[in-house]
Amino acid sequence: MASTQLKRISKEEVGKHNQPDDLWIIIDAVVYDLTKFKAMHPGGLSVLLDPEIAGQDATEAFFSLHRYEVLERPQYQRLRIGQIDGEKPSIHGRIAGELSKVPYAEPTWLSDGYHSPYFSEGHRTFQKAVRRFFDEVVYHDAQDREADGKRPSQSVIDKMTALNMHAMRMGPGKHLQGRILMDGLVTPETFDYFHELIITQEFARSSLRGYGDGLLGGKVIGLPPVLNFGSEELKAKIVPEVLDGKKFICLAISEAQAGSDVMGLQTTAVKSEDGKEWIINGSKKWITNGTFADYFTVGCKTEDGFTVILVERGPGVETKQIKTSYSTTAGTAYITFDNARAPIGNTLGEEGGGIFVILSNFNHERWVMCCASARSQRGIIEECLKWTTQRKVFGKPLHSQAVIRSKLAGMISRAESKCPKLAREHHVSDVQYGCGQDTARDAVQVFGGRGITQTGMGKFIEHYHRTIPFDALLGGAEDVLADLGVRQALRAMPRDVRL
Ligand code: HEM
Repeated sequence: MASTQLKRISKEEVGKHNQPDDLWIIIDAVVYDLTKFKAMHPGGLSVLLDPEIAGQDATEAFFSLHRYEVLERPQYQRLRIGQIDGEKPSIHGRIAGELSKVPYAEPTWLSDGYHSPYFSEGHRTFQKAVRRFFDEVVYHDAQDREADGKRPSQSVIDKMTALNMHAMRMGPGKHLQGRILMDGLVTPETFDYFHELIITQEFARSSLRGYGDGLLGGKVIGLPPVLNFGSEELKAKIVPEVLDGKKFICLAISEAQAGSDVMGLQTTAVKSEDGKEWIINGSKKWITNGTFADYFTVGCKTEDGFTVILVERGPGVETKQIKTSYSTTAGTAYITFDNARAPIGNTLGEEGGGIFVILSNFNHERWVMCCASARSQRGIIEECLKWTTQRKVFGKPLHSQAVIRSKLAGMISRAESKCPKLAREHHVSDVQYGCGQDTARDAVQVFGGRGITQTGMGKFIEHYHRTIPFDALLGGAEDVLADLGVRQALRAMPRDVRL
């Protein structure tokens, strides 16, 4: 906190202002005049008039009840009237662009004393720039939009476009050609999956679940079928406007009666009499970004089986908001197609070959989800380590309790055992999500009532706990995929082995 301009005041002087009509306190060497504020204090008046608080150094009491960000709010900065003579503020919250010094808060490759052969100096420079961008541009919009439920601000989308972030979020590939990435920090030819991992993980760290999906999560899963299976003509029209944040696309597969069993979809597409258009009828449910999408990558039942078709918003396409357990920022939609039309040229892949399009698309989606899931767990560990250090129980930090340390150990071991493997092998493991759910449950226990409260100290824990089940559903339910893994392993069992 910048404090050089503040008047110097002695502790003795502060001590004289300890009455309701003249109330000062000290937090981290800064003197606050709470005389007028006390009646508006969300925590009430009496706590401020306590003889150990009024006119005293209330630093420890303050940080066991408030996040640092409370002090950063402009309305509370105005309460500062001075600084203790001979002392300096030493406590800080999140510093934009900086790595956290809290153990396990950062991926191993970014932690002091570790070296990874997989990340180069170029990746480190890139990470620094991406973090600064997310801290400065995305973090506050994420908080505000989660609160008001509106779409991510177009100004954030435009700033991401300027760095070609939307294009980079699609991973390496031809779509990057001719684009200047992150102000030239990496070339389209050298951009690799570790760069993409960095973006996904910084995104997960700075953002919130609904907002993260709202900030063009639909494009991350809806555009690959166009990139990989669309005609050159279709790509030339769609890809630039989507990657430049001017038009929005979503993936419309799941239906009220079909989820992981994609072959059970009931939306139909039949050809018009002249054979030039698809006519689409049916509905889709839980479609991320659907409420504001201009394009829909739609899974349809066709004469030959299952076909994926790009549909543009127009007559016969209606979208409405679904209320989910995260914010409406994600634009999660129920979509109806009522004789909606799309040119035959909008077919993605072969007619009847839709399952191949969808299955190949899942790979990138699950890779992104794993990167994000692993990173979010570290964010929760950081919250828990900070909380258990600053929260005092029975006169000692919360982490002096062995049961609490045991929960921390579980969270840390889950994050540590999965992340390096993920980064090393691009290993797509649905176990990630199970780990996240265990960590969410432990974190709530550590935070107590605050872990289920949407504001204040535990707000990120509450949010994580409320939204983590999504990770086990998206991209195919984790139970279905885990079972697939076991069945594949069983198929590979040698016939001649015995115990
Ligand atoms: C500059 C001084 C202070 C400011 C600006 C301030 C502001 C706030 C705010 C904004 C909240 C709502 C917390 C949230 O939901 O995010 C709050 C809650 C609270 N504050 Fe303060 N506060 C100050 C000092 C103090 C002090 C010195 C105490 C003394 C112990 C205190 C005790 C509390 C309590 C008990 C709550 C309720 C916490 C809860 O619901 O968990 N506050 N305060």
